[in-house]
This record gives sequence, structure tokens and C-alpha cells, in this order.
Amino acid sequence: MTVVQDVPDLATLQRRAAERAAARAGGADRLRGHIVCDGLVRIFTTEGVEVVALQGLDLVVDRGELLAIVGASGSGKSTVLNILSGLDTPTAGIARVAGYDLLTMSARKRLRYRRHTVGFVWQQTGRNLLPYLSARENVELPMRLSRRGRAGRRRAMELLEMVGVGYCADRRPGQMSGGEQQRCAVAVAVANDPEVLFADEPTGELDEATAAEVFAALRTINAELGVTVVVVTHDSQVASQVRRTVAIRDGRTASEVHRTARVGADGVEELVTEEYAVLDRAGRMQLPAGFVDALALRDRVKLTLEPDHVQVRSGDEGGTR
Ligand SMILES: Nc1ncnc2c1ncn2[C@@H]1O[C@H](COP(=O)(O)OP(=O)(O)OP(=O)(O)O)[C@@H](O)[C@H]1O
Repeated sequence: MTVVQDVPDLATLQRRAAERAAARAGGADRLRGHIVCDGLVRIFTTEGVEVVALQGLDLVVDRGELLAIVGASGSGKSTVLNILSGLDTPTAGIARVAGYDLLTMSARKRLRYRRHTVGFVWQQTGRNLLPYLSARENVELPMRLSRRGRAGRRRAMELLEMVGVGYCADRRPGQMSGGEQQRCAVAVAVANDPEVLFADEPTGELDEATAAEVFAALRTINAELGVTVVVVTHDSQVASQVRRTVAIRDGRTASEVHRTARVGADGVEELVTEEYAVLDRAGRMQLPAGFVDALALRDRVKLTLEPDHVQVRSGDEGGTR
């Protein structure tokens, strides 16, 4: 069964998320840099072979943002998420979430961080919920562990309603569809009121329509609770579901897509999509693959500094482009 809700548009949800996040943080001026990665490096060593999974990744996410990280398989998405959620430790660089320094924090602090500061939704539905508990009991469990008692029961129902699966409260995961289970998992992940919610391919096992419902649940949670949400996915179509999408290529931030609400000449509000390349501190950037292909750019390019922009031309002397 699918519950059709009267869902506010993306721009309204963005505004609401920013207001709630500002209320949580104690002022709009405290929204900046809830998550900061600067020159983040992660090198794995297996049997003497080194794999550089992240090679100087830069990323800033403001409090109350809903951000998607996209990239091909092996680009380093899960590695970033594992570091940010406190499951893995970076080799070098800066990684800070909600004031916690993820490189230097003690084991005790890490445990507290994982229990109270961040929530997590995994791709495999079976990993998010206990099969022998009902949806409501699953949401209640983390609150019971932090001794919330009756208030916890009420909040569990509120959260299930918020993500649109209130009608599943008494069902066990086996009696729910994959999409319903993932929406329930979102409710479980925010039960203890974390500051940040991380989701690793939360819609990886779902069809397009069901995936859109799970994204709607993430947007609602972001807007209503002011929680910062970071979703990792290989699905680049996700850009239409969120305000900002960051693309990772070879362990580095390659480009960003922003969707912003603007009032057009006719007075009607519209969402405008813009793509940006990311410039690192050394001035390096990656041209989007589509641009490189369109002009058959290779080996070296000719740069010309103009008063308000930089021109990039083929370095091929005989080339006319
Ligand atoms: N524990 C590990 N030991 C050795 N190499 C690893 C380890 N974890 C990841 N890697 C390597 O690091 C690189 C990035 O992996 P990561 O899992 O972060 O990519 P991903 O973008 O999440 O890919 P996918 O979408 O397939 O999950 C890959 O080359 C991978 O083989």
C-alpha cells in the first residue's frame, strides 16, 4: 500500500530545513561547516599493496543541508561515508563533523559520537531493522536504550507518520515492502535525534518510484527535524531529488550540481540547476567528462585569462576548436 501525501515542493522544504537547523544550532550564523573534509586521504594497505581510496578530498556541508554524493563504483563514496560516520579512520587530512575531530578522537568519544551524533541507513534493508520486532518497536529500540520510556513510544509513532509509514507500525519487516522498510529505517536512524544522518545507497535495491518515496522521506526528515543529511549513491539521477549533488571521481571532489529556487520574470518560483567544477586549494579542477568528449580535448589544453573568465581550448596546434 502506498500512502500519497501532500508533499511541499523542494524550495519550501529547503527553507524549512534551514530554519529548523538554525533553531537547533542557536542562530543562522552557526550553520556553516557542519561537516568539513579538507585534503582528506585514505590509503588502504592489503598484502603490501597500497590503494589510495581518497586522494585529498575537499567537502563542506552546512548544518541542515541535504546533500547527495555520487560517483562510479570504486570512486571512494563508501570510504568517505565510513570515515564521516566514525566507522573508519582517515590516513591524513581534516575530517570534522559537528565539532568532532574524526582523526584524533578517542575510542570513548567515537562511541558517543556514533550513538548520539550520527544516524545511519544502510543499503541492505535487512541490516537496518530487526526482523522479529514490529516497525514501532524497531524505532523505539534506540530510544529505550537511551531510557526515553513513554516519550519514546509517542515519538516512534510520530516519526513513522512523518516518513509516511504510520500504517506499518504493527508490522514486522517481513510484512513490509522494501521501500516501506527503508522509510522505517530512516525513522529508526533519527530516533535518538542525531545531528547528522548518513545513508549509503539507501535506494540501491529499489525501483525508481519506490526510491523516490524514500527520498521524499529523507527530505521530510531533513525539513522537519533540521537534521543534516548526506546520501551516497551511484545513481546520478538523484540530482533531481536534492538541492546539492557532489560528484566524486578517483577519490576527489570533481563537480557539484546545485538546484536553487528563483523567482522568474513572470513571478513564478522555479528550480534552476547549475553545474560547478570544484577548484582545490592548489587551483586544480577536473573538466566534466562531457566537455572533454565534446571538444575531443586531450593531453594538454590552452588556457587564456580573460577579464571575467578563463578560456580553455584544445592544445592541438592544428585544431580549430
Ligand atoms: N578495506 C579496503 N581494503 C583495500 N582497499 C579498499 C578497501 N575499501 C575500499 N578499498 C578500495 O578503495 C577504493 C574506493 O572504494 P569505495 O568502496 O569507497 O568506492 P565506492 O565509490 O563506494 O564504490 P561502490 O559504489 O562500488 O561501493 C576502491 O578501489 C576499493 O577497492
